[in-house]
Amino acid sequence: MSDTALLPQGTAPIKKQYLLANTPAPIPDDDAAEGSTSHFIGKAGDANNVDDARNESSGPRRKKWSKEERKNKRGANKGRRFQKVRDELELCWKVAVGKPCEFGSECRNTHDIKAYLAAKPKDIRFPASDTLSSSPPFVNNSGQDDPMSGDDPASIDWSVKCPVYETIGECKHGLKCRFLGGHARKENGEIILTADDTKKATTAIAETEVNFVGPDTLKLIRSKKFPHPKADAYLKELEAQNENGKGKDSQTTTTELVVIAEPEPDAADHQISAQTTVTPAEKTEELSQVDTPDVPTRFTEKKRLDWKGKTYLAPLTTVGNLPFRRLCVDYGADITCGEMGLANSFLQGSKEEWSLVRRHPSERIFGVQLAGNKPSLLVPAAETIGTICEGNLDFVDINCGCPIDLVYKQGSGSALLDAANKLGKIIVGMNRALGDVPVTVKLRTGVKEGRNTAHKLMPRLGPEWGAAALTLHGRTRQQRYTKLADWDYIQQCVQAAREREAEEDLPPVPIFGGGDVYSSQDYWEKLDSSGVDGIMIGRGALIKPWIFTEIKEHREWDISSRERLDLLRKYAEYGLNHFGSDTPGVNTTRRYLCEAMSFQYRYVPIGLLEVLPGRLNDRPPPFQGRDELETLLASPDSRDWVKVSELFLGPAPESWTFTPKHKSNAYGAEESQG
Ligand SMILES: Cc1cc2nc3c(=O)[nH]c(=O)nc-3n(C[C@H](O)[C@H](O)[C@H](O)COP(=O)(O)O)c2cc1C
Repeated sequence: MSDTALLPQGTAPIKKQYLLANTPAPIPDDDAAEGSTSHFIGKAGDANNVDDARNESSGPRRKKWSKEERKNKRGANKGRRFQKVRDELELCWKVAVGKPCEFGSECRNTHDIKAYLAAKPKDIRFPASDTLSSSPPFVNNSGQDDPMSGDDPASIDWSVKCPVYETIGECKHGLKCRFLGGHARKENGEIILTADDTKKATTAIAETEVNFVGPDTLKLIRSKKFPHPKADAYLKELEAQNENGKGKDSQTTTTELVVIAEPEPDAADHQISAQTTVTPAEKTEELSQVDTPDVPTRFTEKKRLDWKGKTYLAPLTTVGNLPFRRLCVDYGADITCGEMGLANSFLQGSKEEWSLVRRHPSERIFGVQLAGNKPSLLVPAAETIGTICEGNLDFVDINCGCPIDLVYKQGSGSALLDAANKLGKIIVGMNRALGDVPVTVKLRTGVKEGRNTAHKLMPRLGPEWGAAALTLHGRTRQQRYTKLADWDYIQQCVQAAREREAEEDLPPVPIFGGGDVYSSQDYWEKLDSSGVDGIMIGRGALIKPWIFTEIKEHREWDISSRERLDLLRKYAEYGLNHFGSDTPGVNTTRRYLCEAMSFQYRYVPIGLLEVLPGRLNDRPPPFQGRDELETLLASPDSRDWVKVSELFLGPAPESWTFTPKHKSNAYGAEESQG
């Protein structure tokens, strides 16, 4: 009998030679990197509470937690605060890029370049892939010593390369860039910024993020002046129908009115608006809150989603940010979806919410996910997103799975599973508002444990309301991550949806399942046995972003520690390109890199396992890796994650703190997620 056979069930079967027998597991110290004044930012009930991370740029706001709020934060680390790290001396950004500043001497930031560069910390060396190694110090930077070191100003290292400049041929942070030596030269005592025009021209399309929402647009949205005529017309239609006395008992079945792929004349909307008197906003609100009867469905010409055989990276709040999605695309993810955004916050013009629609051009099939509790929020939010992101949006997903109390109690997320008629109106309205952009739905199996309901809801979503794709996470809201996803039930739901489509002679919509998939073998077995068109991958991708390669190549990849370090290097590079290469950008990148490592350290290298494939929920006993780097990358200590970040991003400033989103020692502490 092997040693591991004696270990309790659910223990990862690590080969004897790697086990640190009788050595207690290191106690994860998630507070190590946290400053003494950590407090949660954001108001209770505030939409942005869902992801405090997005408030990074806001000032600290202290608040007392009610008992209920404390419960809601269970499993997550309380007291997370991420303040923007700034330069000691702030240089005016216009001066930083060589432009005149209209405020002149009145500008609140310095224009004294010499003083700024004298106070600035030394440039950071971003390591090239071929300088990484699996033994300490893990990056070999020798031979790159700055020939002019000691030169004036001492902060510039002329031998560094700026990861942003190297990608796009220019760096918009100019003198503020922490890799300044990569795009500057000294001429007659002056620092001159350089640009690579050829690179700029060749990378313009492949590297420029899209769906950037500027301050003028946000202002329009905030002042309620951004038009959403289709949503307005639809909401009036709902209201008129309600006034016509159709109550809950006189529901209109919509099936006979379904016309798939028949273009809806725009005139119809105008007609409706002309005929109906203006509705007071309050009234619409009131109407849309009740689970009112169905309205006739008229589908616009929609793009059909051909997702069969494609890999799908799940939407992941905070950790599923744009640099992470890019990384997963590199490893083979075909479909990506932004982090859950709240319809309400979109309509309030929240900068943080609108940052969630950003897309990198490498994301081939990209969607935005919305959460909300009524048509009067979700439909105008969808139309606004559709208008702003026109041409750069492949689908909009409705979140019907988020379990957190703050969302659920407002009737959003998984609460919509129990409000079928309202959900129907939301889907129909969003479909109209979005024109040819398809609407998809992500759901859980039900709300209460032991009371699955998705098999009743799923057959209605496509045929009755026009959902273009469905993803089913095989757990109830109550179940969360404590038990395995129910793949037998996923199969039942697929069958129920397919039967309805067959009865009505409708083409099948893509159905994706999700839950616990962690290896290529598991992926293909579950795909075959459940009948889904594909599987959405969440934690599997967070712990091992290369899972998409494994799936596509039908193999389990014993990835080396050096390759994993290179993956983190790539993530840092993408982070700097997205968040910026100035001091705040570097430290935001560092923060998200640590956030990513708070999942990636959980990977147990498969070369260390006695039995393959590895399983997501298996807990490893303390082990050592095959080399020092492998051991380091398995460390649950957040101070080690910061150390790894320093290989790419230089020393973390003293003022910089980090507390992971989830308690790192709490496997299955993802309860507070969707
Ligand atoms: C950290 C984290 C963040 C998540 N954020 C979201 C989200 O924003 N929207 C959503 O629909 N689901 C979210 N989920 C749920 C996942 O999309 C997925 O459905 C779930 O993790 C089950 O898949 P898995 O077992 O492969 O992880 C999140 C899950 C985790 C662990």
